[in-house]
Amino acid sequence: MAISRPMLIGVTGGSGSGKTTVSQDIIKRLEGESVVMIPQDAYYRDQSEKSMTERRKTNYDHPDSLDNDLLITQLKQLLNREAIDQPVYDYTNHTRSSEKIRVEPADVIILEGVLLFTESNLRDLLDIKVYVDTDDDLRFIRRMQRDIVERGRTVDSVVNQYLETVKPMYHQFVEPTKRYADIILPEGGANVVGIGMLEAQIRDILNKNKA
Ligand SMILES: Nc1ncnc2c1ncn2[C@@H]1O[C@H](COP(=O)(O)OP(=O)(O)O)[C@@H](O)[C@H]1O
Ligand SMILES: O=c1ccn([C@@H]2O[C@H](COP(=O)(O)O)[C@@H](O)[C@H]2O)c(=O)[nH]1
Repeated sequence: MAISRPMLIGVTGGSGSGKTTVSQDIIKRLEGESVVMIPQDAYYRDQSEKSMTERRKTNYDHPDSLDNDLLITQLKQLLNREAIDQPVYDYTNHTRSSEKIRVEPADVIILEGVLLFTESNLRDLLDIKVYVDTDDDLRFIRRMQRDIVERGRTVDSVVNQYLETVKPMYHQFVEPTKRYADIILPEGGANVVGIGMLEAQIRDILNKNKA
């Protein structure tokens, strides 16, 4: 039985904090329930008109780099139980791919991304706001390993981007939004107790809405 209104959960925190890992763990724990995950990264602006040199200079940790208007429109469609054609982002080429993913509506929508709580229009849609809080050094190490393996980067490019934009933007735009969180989850995916409490809260809301 579907619940009356889908539940929207926002999982934010710095790059490499474990947002994706936590979100995937929640989805696994909620097996059998109707759940979908939306990455805010999918809504980075299209840059196909720019050269590769220009794209490499973009500040991807500033709120203006994201098309939050499209994200909010599509979230409202999912909340109204309408399917969406979610854009797909290509990290290697720093632009939107020509593909789209059809996302069907679900009872639980997990939205994860670095800049979820900066804009009140987006924040106000979220039923539960989670901030994954992981030390800067761990986040940097994890990002370095992941970006080289999965996002086509070199050690130098990861270090330069981190010092030029990722770190300063984190302290300017991401960390200050911790105060909006309902739940602060230290250590991300390793925090089994915290994730268990979040799972219990989601199940409680689901059960109340099904009754
Ligand atoms: N607790 C952890 N211990 C070790 N590695 C982790 C842990 N949590 C996440 N990772 C790894 O760190 C990288 C970044 O994690 P991810 O969940 O993608 O972070 P985010 O979505 O916040 O950028 C991934 O390669 C992931 O497998
Ligand atoms: O073209 C791009 C687009 C984004 N980024 C970086 O991605 C992270 C956000 O993703 P996480 O999965 O939360 O790490 C953000 O910090 C951007 O710097 C990029 O490098 N290139």
